[in-house]
Amino acid sequence: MEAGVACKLKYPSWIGSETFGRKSAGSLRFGRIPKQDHKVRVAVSAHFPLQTCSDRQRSFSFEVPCSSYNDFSASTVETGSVHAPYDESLMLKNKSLEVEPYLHGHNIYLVGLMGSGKTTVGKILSRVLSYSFYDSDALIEQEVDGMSVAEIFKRHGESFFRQKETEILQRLSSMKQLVVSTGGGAVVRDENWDYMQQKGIVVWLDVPLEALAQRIAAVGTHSRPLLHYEHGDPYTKALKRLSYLLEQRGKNYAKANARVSLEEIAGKLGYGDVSDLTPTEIAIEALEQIEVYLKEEGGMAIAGL
Ligand SMILES: Nc1ncnc2c1ncn2[C@@H]1O[C@H](COP(=O)(O)OP(=O)(O)O)[C@@H](O)[C@H]1O
Ligand SMILES: O=C(O)C1=C[C@@H](OP(=O)(O)O)[C@@H](O)[C@H](O)C1
Repeated sequence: MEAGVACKLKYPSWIGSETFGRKSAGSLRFGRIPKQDHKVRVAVSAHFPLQTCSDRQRSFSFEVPCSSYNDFSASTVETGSVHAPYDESLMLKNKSLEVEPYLHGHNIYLVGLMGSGKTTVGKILSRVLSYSFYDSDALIEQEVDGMSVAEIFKRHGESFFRQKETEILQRLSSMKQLVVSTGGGAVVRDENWDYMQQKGIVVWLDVPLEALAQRIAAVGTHSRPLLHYEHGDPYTKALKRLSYLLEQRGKNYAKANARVSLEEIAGKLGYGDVSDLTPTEIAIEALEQIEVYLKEEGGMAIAGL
């Protein structure tokens, strides 16, 4: 007796319709293995090239629910797990090669609250793009005789620090091919935006407050003077102050040309927690968002067209 078999492949949401729809990214092959014991087996093989599939999935599993008709009752289907070869450094390199020609040497400025990873992710981006890396806080420290940011705040006050920050951004804006990690408060002054966007792209690292507070608590609050006003353990201090700062600065961060949301990346990759994301995965997403910006509104301006 012949049985017709209807199979539906369920794949995780991160593959998305792009992979299976418009872009011809991967292939699925269905094969019917001759029936044994009144069962029809369907073999499914999947092949997704690394660059076009989810890009950076460590592994994925798929389910193949099959239903049969005629005389057969619905059969079970195996759920398998495919461990795809995964090399995040290669993904990063490939993405940087794609984006680099559209950048025309423009600087990349990373903005975001304290601890959002501007320095960590910035160094990765600068290495892969062969751009120079600058940390604006470190440049201010150098300029003020090696005094730490915390000491500068204590001895000279915040407005002195902000003025130095603006001067540094002004100087960097005349250079090319830089990745700059800005201080968390750099977005507040309008003139800083003028310098950053003069020949640059501003990228906001949007990290949930709880994750930020965890990161800061792990290293302590001593180097971040704005957290010294709060009371409690380092996590509580950081969470309270960062919530306040986000309320004050949220609109400024949102002016960035590209936003990298850790919650969105984690969702795309099927991770339960943003702390599972590696800095390289975040850097890849930053390049993706820069690419979207450059291919849409920003590209023409940057190319000088
Ligand atoms: N993706 C990440 N996952 C976990 N910890 C991170 C991540 N990115 C940065 N960190 C850690 O968080 C802290 C702050 O990172 P940093 O890059 O200095 O942030 P920022 O320059 O925005 O203040 C550092 O201790 C760093 O190691
Ligand atoms: O948010 C802020 O106003 C600040 C953030 C700090 O930089 P990071 O974001 O690198 O910690 C540093 O510039 C200074 O402590 C003030």
